[in-house]
Amino acid sequence: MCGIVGIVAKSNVNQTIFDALTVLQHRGQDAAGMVTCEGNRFFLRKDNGLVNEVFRTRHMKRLAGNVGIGHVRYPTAGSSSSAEAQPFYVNSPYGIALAHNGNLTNADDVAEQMFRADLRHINTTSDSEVLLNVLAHELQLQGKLKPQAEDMFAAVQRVHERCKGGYAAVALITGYGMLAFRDPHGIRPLIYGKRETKSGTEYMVASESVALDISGFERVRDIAPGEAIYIDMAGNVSTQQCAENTTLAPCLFEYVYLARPDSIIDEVNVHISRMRMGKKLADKIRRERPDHDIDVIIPIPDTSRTSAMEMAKELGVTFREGFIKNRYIGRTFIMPGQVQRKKSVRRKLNPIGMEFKDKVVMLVDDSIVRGTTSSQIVQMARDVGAKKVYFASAAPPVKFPNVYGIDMPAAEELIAHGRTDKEIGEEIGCDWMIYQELDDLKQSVSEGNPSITEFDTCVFDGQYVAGDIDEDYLKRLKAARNDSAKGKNKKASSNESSNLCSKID
Ligand SMILES: O=P(O)(O)OC[C@H]1O[C@H](OP(=O)(O)OP(=O)(O)O)[C@H](O)[C@@H]1O
Ligand SMILES: NC(=O)CC[C@H](N)C(=O)O
Ligand SMILES: [Mg+2]
Repeated sequence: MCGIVGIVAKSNVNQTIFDALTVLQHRGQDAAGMVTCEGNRFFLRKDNGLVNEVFRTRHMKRLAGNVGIGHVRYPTAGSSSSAEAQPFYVNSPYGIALAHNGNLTNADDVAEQMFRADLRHINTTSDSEVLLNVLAHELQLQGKLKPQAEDMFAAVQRVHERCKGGYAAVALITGYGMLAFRDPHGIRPLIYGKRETKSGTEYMVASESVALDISGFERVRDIAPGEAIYIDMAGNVSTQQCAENTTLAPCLFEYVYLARPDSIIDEVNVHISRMRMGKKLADKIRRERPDHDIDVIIPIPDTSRTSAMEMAKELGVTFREGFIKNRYIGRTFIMPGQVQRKKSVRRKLNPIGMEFKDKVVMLVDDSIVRGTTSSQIVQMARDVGAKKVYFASAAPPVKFPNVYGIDMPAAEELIAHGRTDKEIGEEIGCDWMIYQELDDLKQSVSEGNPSITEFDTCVFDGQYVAGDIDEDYLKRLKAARNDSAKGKNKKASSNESSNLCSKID
């Protein structure tokens, strides 16, 4: 769940891309990058780090041009080295840079085909470099010196035929324009908007609407599954459906955790969907324990706040902030290694003792994945004197790997895998464990847009919407990306000459 943005404007775009990336930072904290285009020249800056660490004044000054794309990375393939930061670049045809959110599930096979049949070299282990090369190869086959919108769309159609998995991508074609597209199931989000200026209309595509909001772009609409949008350098917009048999099946976990609450994704207001999650969880508590003895409901900041507040309101129980979050520590779930994640929870959250002392507390989190947060939080609540500690999750148990752009590669690393709700409660050490029902979660979202009838629910039920996953794939994914394998990848790739194509350092 990286964050992507692309802008075709009438004046320099570097600052607007920077601003957009800062509000998409919650989608990736590992690396950031930007490519701008002026005339026939690309300017690139990318590296590991947060947005404000990667782009210093000297870089910003050199990122010239009215057109550009940006990326914040949370790795789901390859390594987390700076060589795999995005955007990626190929010089032929035209010069193309691409930023990608999602994960290709057939990247290895496509990379092999690229090498054998298309005679293209993939220099990293990133699936995004594969995606870029497929697009480049298919554009090359169109054989045009001056490609038009229809050539872009024909190439995207081939991308859909060759690539499997989840992907929302934005590409910059030197001297010609910006192309963005979304996979045929619309698993990862992509939206576009426009802004009127004295010099004409400017366009932005982004992972989340919040990126449009903060720079004064008005939301036009989401890019449909399988659809592509092409905006040329002069600002002419064309869109086309480039895939057959498309279905809108957005990732349910975007609404649970990934997205910012102030975003609207596929016409669903994320904040309101989280309020509905809280309400439905309260209904379940009332059904299971009508005479519950909860004294206080306490959220685990940040993401669960919305649903916890609504749950408390619905149950008529006091809501209190009992954990103070250190605002200088990022999201723990998207940190790359378990050791770092574990350490960060304690540094990030500290309890206010009086809110717990001698009380029956119901702690609420949006989701429990590895159980890193919940186990430590329950202990903290006990340490400061809670009489009983209950735990509610606004999402159902996360039991299966994700293959479409969330780094949950190994079922065994998930605390709910192979355990009943009661056993999970015992594992995290709480007195009562209560989970949202999957149907209630789906409804919490689809009530915001009844035309969504399908979701990517793979982490909850092991159903992979793109129909592309078998046991063998999951076995290989686990071997390549479990926690200990990741440490080895990082070491190996830090020996590569990194940032091969960075033109700015
Ligand atoms: O079971 P785990 O493996 O610990 O993962 C789940 C936790 O991680 C996330 O919080 P995170 O700190 O990433 O972000 P937040 O501040 O947005 O809640 C999520 O909100 C849960 O609290
Ligand atoms: N989280 C994502 O969207 C990751 C994009 C891509 N698979 C990468 O690892 O860079
Ligand atoms: Mg959290």
